Amino acid sequence: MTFDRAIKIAPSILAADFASFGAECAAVEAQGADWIHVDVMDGHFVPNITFGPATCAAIRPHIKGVMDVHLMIAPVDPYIDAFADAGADVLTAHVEAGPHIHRTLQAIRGAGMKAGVALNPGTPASAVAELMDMVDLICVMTVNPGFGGQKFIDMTAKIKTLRDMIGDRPVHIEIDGGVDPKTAPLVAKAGADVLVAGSAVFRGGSVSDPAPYGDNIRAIRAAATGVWA
Ligand SMILES: O=C(CO)[C@H](O)[C@H](O)COP(=O)(O)O
Repeated sequence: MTFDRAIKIAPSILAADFASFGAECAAVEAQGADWIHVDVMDGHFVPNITFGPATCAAIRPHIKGVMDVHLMIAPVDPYIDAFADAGADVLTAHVEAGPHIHRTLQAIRGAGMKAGVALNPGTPASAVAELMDMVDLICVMTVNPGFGGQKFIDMTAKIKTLRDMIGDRPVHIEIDGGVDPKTAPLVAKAGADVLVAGSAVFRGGSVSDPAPYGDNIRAIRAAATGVWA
């Protein structure tokens, strides 16, 4: 994985057909997705349960590019090797998920993956100030995590603060929740480069009729491109 600041669209398979994950991943990639975003939820850290490393391993052969795994689980550390074995390229843990995020990020990189840290809407940018040299990605939640299809919460001030804190380090800022062609330019202008979108990508299409996925991806990318000075 090489670093660049171009806008990347990462469809969240939380909004895909759960009976067809492999085909859905291949379909959105063929329609222009840059990364595939995989939301792992445990019913404890967040009030919803999705899937785990076995599902990641099952979909991995269907993904040509980056598999971006977002852990909404606590604890994290016992499962890091399982997600590495499943083929995750990026593994993101929440700063709120435990007392030892520093150790968790070390372990993620130690297992050969890019390390991400996520912040809930109520968590300030300062919570990750000591982690700038330990992360490859900072995920700013623009909804309270747990469910797709929620209303976007404006976190543009936090995104700008994080981009200043990052400076010239090769660190992505990823936005997760309520991203669509209206909200994408707001977060891109503030400094985000990876846009996770579930509902706004998968709406209107299917594995047998994937063209709307491409239309949706192009609309988000067009709205977000060129607005970050
Ligand atoms: O992490 C998530 C929820 O916790 C989802 O990735 C996020 O909500 C994306 O879904 P949508 O684009 O439908 O808001």
